[in-house]
Amino acid sequence: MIIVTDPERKMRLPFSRGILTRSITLAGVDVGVAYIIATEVQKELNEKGRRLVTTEEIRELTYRKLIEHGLEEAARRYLFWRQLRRLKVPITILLGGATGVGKSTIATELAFRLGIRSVIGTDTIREVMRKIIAPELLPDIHASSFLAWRTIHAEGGGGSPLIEGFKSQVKHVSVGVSAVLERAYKEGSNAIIEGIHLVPGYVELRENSFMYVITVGSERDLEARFYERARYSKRSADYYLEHLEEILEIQEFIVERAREHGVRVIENVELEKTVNAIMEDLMERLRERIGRG
Ligand SMILES: Nc1ncnc2c1ncn2[C@@H]1O[C@H](COP(=O)(O)OP(=O)(O)O)[C@@H](O)[C@H]1O
Ligand SMILES: O=C(O)[C@@H](COP(=O)(O)O)OP(=O)(O)O
Repeated sequence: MIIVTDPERKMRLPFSRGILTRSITLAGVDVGVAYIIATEVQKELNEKGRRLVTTEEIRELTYRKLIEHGLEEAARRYLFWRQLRRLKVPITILLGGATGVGKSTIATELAFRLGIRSVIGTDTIREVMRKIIAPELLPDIHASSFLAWRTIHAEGGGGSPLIEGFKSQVKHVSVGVSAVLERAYKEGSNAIIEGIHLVPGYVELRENSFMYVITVGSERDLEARFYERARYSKRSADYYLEHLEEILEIQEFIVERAREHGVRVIENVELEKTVNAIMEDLMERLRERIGRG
C-alpha cells in the first residue's frame, strides 16, 4: 500500500485512485482519461517501490502525465485547482433559474468535481419556512413559485401578477438564503446553493461568491426535462407542463434581472458543457482575485 502524506497538514492516508481521478476531472478532463492517468501515476509509484509519497510529489507526477498525454491546458487547470485548495479560499456558488432547467443536476456535478460537501436547495429552505410560518401569515411561500400570484393581493400598478407573486415569494425565501450564506461566510466553508429563488439583486453577495443563471433554450427542451425528471422523482411532469408558459415567463424575468446585475446566464444544453463553462468562469474570476490579493 502506498501512503500519501502532507507534512504541512500532518495528513496520512492510503493512496486512492478514485480521489486522484476526481481531482483530475476537476481540470475538465474526461473521467475515463482521468482514470487512466491516475492509474499511470499509481503504476509509476509502485514501480519505483515508493511506500510513502507527499501530495506535492503526486501533484508533480500528475502534472507531468497530463503533459505527456498532450493535455497542456488541463495540466494548467489542474495545478490551479490544487493551489486554490491549498490556499483554502472558501467559495460559494449560487445557481438560479426557472424550475426544470437543470440546476440541481448541475449543482450535484459541480459539488462532486470541486469536492464541496454542502449543496442546499432553496426548495428545502422554503419547506422549512413553510413549517414555521403559517399560510395565514405568509401565503405566497406555500405555493409553487408560478402559483404564488394566486395567494397575494397585487397592488395594481400594471405589472404582471405572475411576476409580482413570484417576486414576493423570492423576497421571503431570500431571508432564509441570506441566513445560509451568512453561516457559510462565518464558517469559511464552501457551499453550493441552487434554486429558483436565487434571483440576482435579492441577496447580498460577498467576495468569492459566484452566481449563475441557468436557462433552457426552448419550450420543447423544458418539456423534455420535466418528463425526464418524472422518471426518477415523484414530481409529475403534467403539473409543470400545465404551467409551462408561466415557467417560461419567470425564466424571462430572471434573465432580465441577471442582465441588469451583470450575472452570467448559461444555457444548459449539454450538462458536461454547462459544468465546464461554470468551472472555466470560476477559474478565470478566482485567478483574477487571487492575483489581486
Ligand atoms: N443538459 C441537460 N441535458 C438533458 N437533460 C438534462 C440536462 N440538465 C439536466 N437535465 C435533466 O433535466 C431534469 C430537470 O433537471 P433538475 O436538475 O431537476 O432541474 P431543476 O433543479 O432546475 O429544477 C432532470 O431529469 C435532469 O437529469
Ligand atoms: O416553486 C417552484 O417553481 C418549484 C421550484 O423547484 P425547482 O424545480 O426549481 O427545484 O418547486 P415545486 O413547486 O416543485 O415544489
